[in-house]
Amino acid sequence: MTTPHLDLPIDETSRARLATDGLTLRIVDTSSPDDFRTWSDAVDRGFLGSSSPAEQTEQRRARVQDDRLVGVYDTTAAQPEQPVATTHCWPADLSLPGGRTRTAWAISGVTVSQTHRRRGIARAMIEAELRTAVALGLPVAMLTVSESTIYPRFGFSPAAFARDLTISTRRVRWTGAETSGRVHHVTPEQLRHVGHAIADRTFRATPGDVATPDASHLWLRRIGLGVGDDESAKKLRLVRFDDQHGAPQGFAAFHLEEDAADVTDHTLVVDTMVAATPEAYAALWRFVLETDLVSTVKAHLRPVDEPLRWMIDDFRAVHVDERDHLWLRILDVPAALTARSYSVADHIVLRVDDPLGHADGTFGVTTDESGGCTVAPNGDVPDATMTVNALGSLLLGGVPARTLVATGAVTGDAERLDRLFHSPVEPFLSTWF
Ligand SMILES: CC(=O)SCCNC(=O)CCNC(=O)[C@H](O)C(C)(C)COP(=O)(O)OP(=O)(O)OC[C@H]1O[C@@H](n2cnc3c(N)ncnc32)[C@H](O)[C@@H]1OP(=O)(O)O
Repeated sequence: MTTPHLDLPIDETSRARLATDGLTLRIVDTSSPDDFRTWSDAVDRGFLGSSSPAEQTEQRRARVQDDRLVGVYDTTAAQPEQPVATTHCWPADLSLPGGRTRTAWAISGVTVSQTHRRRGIARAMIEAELRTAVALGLPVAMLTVSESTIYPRFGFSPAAFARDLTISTRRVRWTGAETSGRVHHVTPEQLRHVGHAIADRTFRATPGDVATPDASHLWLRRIGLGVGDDESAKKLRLVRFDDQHGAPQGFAAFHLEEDAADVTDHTLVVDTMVAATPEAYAALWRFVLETDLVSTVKAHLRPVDEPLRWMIDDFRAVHVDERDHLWLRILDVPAALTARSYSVADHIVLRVDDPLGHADGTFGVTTDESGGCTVAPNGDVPDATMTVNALGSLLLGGVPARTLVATGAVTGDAERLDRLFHSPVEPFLSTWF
């Protein structure tokens, strides 16, 4: 495996900027247990968690060996070995419309200690990560956010959304398709590779998803094998759906919460459900909805185009809570736009405004009948003008151009832009990172 992202030196602009405040920006040495532990403790503290036991921290260290961890250090602090700010980044494949993928820069673990907030440290780190992604030739940076107010100023914008569902199961009767396969209870180890292969199929079929290798923390925690997840893993139940030929086509991970006053009022919480076929989808949903002693099913992180409500007899038995989920930041317009495929042939001149400069310019975008696209700098009068944020929201086809025109982030022919950026599959990111 080549690791240019590990070999690339720390961003010099932000290093120099933070040095003027007596702070040191540097890459964390993940081969050093101590360097990793202090960084990991700072992340836990930044997200208001508690420090992990040493053994768990060591297990976690093994899982981030290929990631780029950065810390900001203050030698004048009472604990100078502990970073006052952190980031955690890695290159990850992002799925795009047309079944294509492109490596993007995943940014996570952004924390600044309460003692050092609101003096520009996060700005220095995030701008450093954007320049790092550019230096690595990655056209897009991506993240999921703790607060939706932080990242627009850096050019990020929501590109895929997610829903939490709450379903009153006593109100619903299954009206969806009958299925002919079987649901099996399985162990995490039984799902480790088989489940990953199913998730990989849905990853390729769904724009906006991020690849999680089968040894990665992001994958393992979905099936109860995350470091430090022992208590929640004990409660986790895993089921796999096999079709009538015995081929695994889907799986779900869920847990049950008891109502002490009434044993018939359990809540079943679906932590993960992945279905590679419509039959697996129907079978897994029916399985959880018809669980005895359960009156409520909650499901986290579900796609916005979930067909479930059309498979039960009471549309209003499903309460939907929707929020932004995947945020994108375009860094290289030609590389980002040519990474996906298109449904219509067109030639359009786009003006992109990027205060940080990475994506700024005017581009001729030509799409053809086969879904291909070429993009080149162009001096013509633009047909459409947009912020770099708006282009990030359009890339996966998950945000209508007419919405962005209404906000003023885009000017131009909304219908034409919608035809161009439309994705036949609604974008969806199946994990947090
Ligand atoms: C991808 C992820 O990891 S998401 C997780 C983000 N981290 C967290 O939520 C953990 C708790 N919060 C923190 O650690 C810090 O408060 C951070 C990282 C959000 C901000 O760190 P700071 O160093 O204080 O931010 P910094 O001083 O660089 O501020 C940069 C800009 O963001 C703004 N900003 C900072 N925090 C917030 C916030 N919570 N909400 C809205 N705006 C914010 C600042 O006003 C500033 O704006 P400006 O430069 O346009 O005037």
